[in-house]
This record gives sequence, structure tokens and C-alpha cells, in this order.
Amino acid sequence: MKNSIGNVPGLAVIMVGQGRDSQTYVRKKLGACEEAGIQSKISTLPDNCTEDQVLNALSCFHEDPSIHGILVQLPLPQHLDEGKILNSVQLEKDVDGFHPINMGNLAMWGREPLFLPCTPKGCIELLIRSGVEISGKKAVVIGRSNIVGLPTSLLLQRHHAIVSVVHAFTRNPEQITREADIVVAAAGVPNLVRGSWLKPGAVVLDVGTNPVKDPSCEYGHRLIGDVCYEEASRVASAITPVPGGVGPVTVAMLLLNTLESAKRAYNFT
Ligand SMILES: NC(=O)C1=CN([C@@H]2O[C@H](COP(=O)(O)OP(=O)(O)OC[C@H]3O[C@@H](n4cnc5c(N)ncnc54)[C@H](OP(=O)(O)O)[C@@H]3O)[C@@H](O)[C@H]2O)C=CC1
Ligand SMILES: Nc1nc(=O)c2c([nH]1)NC[C@@H]1CN(c3ccc(C(=O)N[C@@H](CCC(=O)O)C(=O)O)cc3)C=[N+]21
Repeated sequence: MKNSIGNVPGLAVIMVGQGRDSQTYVRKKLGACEEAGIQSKISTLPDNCTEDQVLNALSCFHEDPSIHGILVQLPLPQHLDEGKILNSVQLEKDVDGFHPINMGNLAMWGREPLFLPCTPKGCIELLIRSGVEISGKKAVVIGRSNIVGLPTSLLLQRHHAIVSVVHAFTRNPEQITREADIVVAAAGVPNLVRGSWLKPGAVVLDVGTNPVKDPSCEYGHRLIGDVCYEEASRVASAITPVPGGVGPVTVAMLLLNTLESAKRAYNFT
């Protein structure tokens, strides 16, 4: 993706450990970069690496002018201080949008984060491109994690939805969810949302990507979402499948954030 004077956007990924899930996601992201003509670099650190090693890898990418976006693959091993590491990502290269300043700006009216987190941004993009009105609609977000649920609920509020958040301590989640025009399921619990949880005509975004054992599949497992697709698709007016729904859109948003960051770096915006 060179422009007329030869600048190419660049993404760096820091991956700690060899978790199978992480490897799959990282492979997807790097494959997508290649397809789009975005240069990518990866720093793979061992499971037992020190915090300093991660911070050093970050520093290298901060100083590298060919890198416009940095992603630290989460979750990190327990012994590493995730907050400290995310806080150390240079704001201008925080294409995941997980730096506390970007998250804080997302949470405050009158402020604009430099980057929106990719999954929430993808959810909004899917709604807008599908012609789903958000303003004034009731939305329920199932899950409140830093990387999906919380920023998604904030972003939906920015688009003037009336937002409820359901989490592991919520009694009668189905009753709350049944009120919603828009449901975003991000709990990481396979088939949590049944058809009976949905208002007829609701729009459902299934963020969950849960591996379940299936010996007939290539790696001995297949992915299912947080929503019971068979049931939900009979009640919903629109629903994203898993795989092939929110996941690939998340990756596309990462590429878009990287491109925007490169444009900013080269003063093209
Ligand atoms: N498609 C994509 O692009 C992406 C997909 N994912 C997938 O999305 C899912 C969620 O990921 P992530 O946010 O990182 O997960 P986390 O485990 O960090 O967070 C899960 C959230 O769901 C809540 N929760 C757990 N069980 C229930 C329940 N039974 N009912 C209601 N809420 C519940 C938890 O509540 P509490 O806070 O009370 O513990 C928590 O807030 C996973 O399947 C993950 O693989 C994640 C990122 C991107
Ligand atoms: N710093 C950081 N940023 C992230 O954005 C981040 C992360 N850490 N840690 C893990 C989660 C998970 N995540 C996914 C991205 C793409 C798919 C995706 O494309 N899934 C395909 C299928 C993948 C497969 O076949 O295994 C699909 O749903 O069709 C899924 C999940 C990003 N995450």
C-alpha cells in the first residue's frame, strides 16, 4: 500500500508466549497486513520473559520510523504488569486503543481518543454499514472487559444508544437482554444467549469466539459464538455469524487504525 512517494504503513505485534489462540489471532492479523500491503514486524518473547524485555521490545518499535502501530497481544502472562505495559505504548502508535489516555478520552465527553479499540469500532461500523439506527435505541452489552465490553458500551453511548451492561454478577440477564434493540454479546461463554433472550427483530452482534472440541475439525476444535445462532437467527432481524462476523471486522479495523496512524505520521491528514 505505497503512496506516490513510497511510504508504507507498518504494524508491529508483540506476542508473549506461544498460546495457540494468540498464535491464531496474530497469524490472522499479519496475514491481513500482507494482503493489504501493510508492512508488519513481530517480536515473539518467551512465556517467562521479564517486564523489561517487553518494555525493550516496545522501545525498539517506538524508535522505528517504519512502524506506525503497535499491538501487544493480550492476555499477558500473570507475572507481567499489563497496566504498566499498556501505559508504556506510545500514544501515537496505540492502534489497539488500550492506552489509559485513549481509554480515558473515549470515556469523556468533549474529548476524542486518537484510536478507537478495534472490536468496538468494528461493531459500530457493522451497525452503520447495515443501516441500523443506533441513536435512541436500547442496547445491551453482555460483558464489561477492558478490551471489548467496556469500550463498546462507551462507544454505543457516544452514538446516543441507551446502554445497559450485563456481567457475571447480573441476575436475570435474559430479562434485561429481551428489552434490547441491539445486543452485543462478549462474555466468552459459548451459546449463552438463547433465542428466548431476544426481542423479535433485535440486531445481534456476536463477539464471542469460543473454541469447542470437535475431532472432525482441522485443529481438533471449532469456534462458536456467545449466541446460539440457530435459535437467535429465527428471532433477530440481523445477526453476525461466528466465525466470519465480528472477528474479521476487528482485524480490518486494526489495519484501518494503522493506516490512519501512518497518514498522521506522514502528515497526510
Ligand atoms: N471477535 C473479536 O474480534 C474478539 C473476540 N473476543 C472474544 O469475546 C469474548 C469475550 O472476550 P473478553 O472480553 O476478552 O473476555 P473477558 O473474560 O475478559 O471478559 C468477559 C466478560 O463477560 C462477563 N461474563 C462472564 N460470564 C458471564 C455470564 N455468564 N453472563 C454475563 N456476563 C458474563 C464477565 O463479567 P465480570 O466482569 O463480572 O467477570 C466479563 O466482564 C471471548 O470469547 C473472546 O474470545 C475478544 C476480543 C475480540
Ligand atoms: N491486544 C489485543 N488486541 C486484540 O484485538 C485482541 C487481543 N489482544 N487478544 C485476543 C483478542 C481476540 N481477537 C480476535 C481477533 C480476530 C478474530 C478473528 O478474526 N476470528 C475469526 C476466526 C479465527 C479462527 O479461525 O480461529 C472469525 O471470527 O471469523 C478473533 C478474535 C483480538 N483480540
